[in-house]
Amino acid sequence: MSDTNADSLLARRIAEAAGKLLLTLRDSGMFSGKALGDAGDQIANAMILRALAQERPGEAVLSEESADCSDRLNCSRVWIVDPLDGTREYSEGRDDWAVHIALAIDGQPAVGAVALPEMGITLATDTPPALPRTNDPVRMVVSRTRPAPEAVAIAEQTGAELVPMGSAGAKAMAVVRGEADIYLHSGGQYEWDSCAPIAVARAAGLHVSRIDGSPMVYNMAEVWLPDLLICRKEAAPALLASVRDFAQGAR
Ligand SMILES: Nc1ncnc2c1ncn2[C@@H]1O[C@H](COP(=O)(O)O)[C@@H](OP(=O)(O)O)[C@H]1O
Ligand SMILES: [Mg+2]
Repeated sequence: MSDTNADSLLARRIAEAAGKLLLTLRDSGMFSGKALGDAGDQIANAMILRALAQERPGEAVLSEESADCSDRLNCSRVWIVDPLDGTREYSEGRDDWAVHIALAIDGQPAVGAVALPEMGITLATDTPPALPRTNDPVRMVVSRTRPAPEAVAIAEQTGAELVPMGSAGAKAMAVVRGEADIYLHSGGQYEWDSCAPIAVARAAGLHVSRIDGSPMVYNMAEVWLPDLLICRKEAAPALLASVRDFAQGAR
């Protein structure tokens, strides 16, 4: 087994365990609304940090729910974690939320696990799924609350169906699982929102990039990584051209 595969299996184990914790917390009925989301963020983060400290002592971690430390910029291996992606949806009792555990190596999204606890599944780079058939009409997943204007325009032009969904991980895994064909986001996100989903999508053989076609690069000083495109490789050139046309039209 390669070292990276051991890291993938660890990412999967931790994402699954954190997902179970989050389900238990919600089922307890102890918290609701924003208090539930806050408790979920904190409890999942604490568990994930302890697990990483135990299994990979001394390695750098960048988490949505922890203070950032610039020491990570000197590290080749950095765990990039979103303990609860789709906090809003989790606190609303919906099923579109996820746990993200990724390992960036030299800025590349090398390892990732995305747990979808309500569905009882975890997708990870140790066993990336085969690509399913495309949908007809084409389905584009977009943020429920902040759909990318580019995605809305492209759907209108091409007759694609827009599928609003919470959580970057849930949307990316919808493409990996064949429930959707395209995930196009713009306007804002951070490294933890996309690192694990991008690692899994890339391992599954999908196209992954920024919406200008440049690569997704992680463990940067500035963790703002505001846009992404995940789709079939053969669909990428036309989608990137449409995004360019949209940007030119907006000028
Ligand atoms: N414009 C924006 N600015 C900052 N973060 C954004 C954003 N749009 C989406 N996100 C983040 O990306 C994740 C998925 O969002 P969405 O469901 O809207 O697609 C959410 O992460 P969290 O739930 O971890 O905060 C959300 O906060
Ligand atoms: Mg997130």
